[in-house]
Amino acid sequence: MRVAIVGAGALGCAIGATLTEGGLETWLVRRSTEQVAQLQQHGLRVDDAAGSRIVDVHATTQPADVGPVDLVIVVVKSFHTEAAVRSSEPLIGPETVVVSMQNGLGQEDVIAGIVGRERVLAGRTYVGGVLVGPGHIRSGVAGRLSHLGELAEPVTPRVRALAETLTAAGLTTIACDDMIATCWDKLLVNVATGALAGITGLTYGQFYDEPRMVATASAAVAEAIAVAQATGVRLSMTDPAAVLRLAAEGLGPDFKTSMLQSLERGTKTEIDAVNDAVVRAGRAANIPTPVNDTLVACVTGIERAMADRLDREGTP
Ligand SMILES: NC(=O)C1=CN([C@@H]2O[C@H](COP(=O)(O)OP(=O)(O)OC[C@H]3O[C@@H](n4cnc5c(N)ncnc54)[C@H](OP(=O)(O)O)[C@@H]3O)[C@@H](O)[C@H]2O)C=CC1
Ligand SMILES: CC(C)(CO)C(=O)C(=O)O
Repeated sequence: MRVAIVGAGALGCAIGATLTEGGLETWLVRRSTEQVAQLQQHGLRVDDAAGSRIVDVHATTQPADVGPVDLVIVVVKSFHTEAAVRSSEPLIGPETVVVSMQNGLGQEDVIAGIVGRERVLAGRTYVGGVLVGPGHIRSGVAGRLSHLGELAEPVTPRVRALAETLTAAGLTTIACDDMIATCWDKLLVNVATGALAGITGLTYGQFYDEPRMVATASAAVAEAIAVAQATGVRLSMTDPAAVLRLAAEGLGPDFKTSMLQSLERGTKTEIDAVNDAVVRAGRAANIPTPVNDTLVACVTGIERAMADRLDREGTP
């Protein structure tokens, strides 16, 4: 099977290295010529529980160099989805399936609007990746699950076959009947730790060690659970403590959430697709979400301060 990972950042490299080592022809696609040259010349350094090694990956800035693949995995930040999928047109052939493994809600609709609904599957992953430096990641794939399913129907043969292939290659993937519930389950995990860790700058170890963090995270998750339940989503977890346990499972004390990684780099976050998605859905269902509203305000404020600093001083 030929796979293209659109968005070869922290998560894309973690998934890409796994599938490459698992024997699938896997292409890492991103825009930065410097980063791609680094990967082409030196390979991808992967640190994980098994140690540190170089994985000889295929990387390009040019989807046309790759041509049509069997599977496109979209792992750009949510606000880059539309541009990234539009520029991925050369990767799409008659049989290509496109799946988002991004966090947040709404990416599948954006992708379907570009490539057609029939090609799109929903995916979510609990795998973690952290960028250590150019061409260098810390990967948390082992022991973490990914999920795959049709947008609005139970498991089909194509979903089952893809999940089996990815699992055989080392990305343990479950074929799911109800991806709306699965996407909300993952949203709960991001609501728990993403924004709060981003605002405070805390690693996972520090975060879970602070009772006030855990209490605030639980309150944010409880709101999201209430919103999901009011809109008929069949969540697999309805206890915030279970969500916090799942969010921490398999990720070490120095793990940094992707939202924290964005803020540390001085770049925009996915607050709009994560906590603000809960706020919007809450508003529509008449469920108050004051904790999530406050988290959105804080992260938006930090982003505003970074943008103004960039205008004024040239650095975020
Ligand atoms: N990191 C993690 O542990 C996890 C992340 N996620 C989700 O995965 C997604 C990606 O997160 P993460 O990997 O952390 O983010 P990163 O910022 O590390 O990676 C995103 C990559 O997308 C690339 N990109 C942006 N625009 C385009 C484009 N038009 N075409 C191709 N590539 C593009 C960027 O590279 P360039 O600028 O060179 O194009 C960048 O390297 C997010 O939705 C996140 O929420 C989900 C689970 C875990
Ligand atoms: C839950 C977690 C931390 C890893 O899967 C994540 O999704 C993120 O950092 O955005």
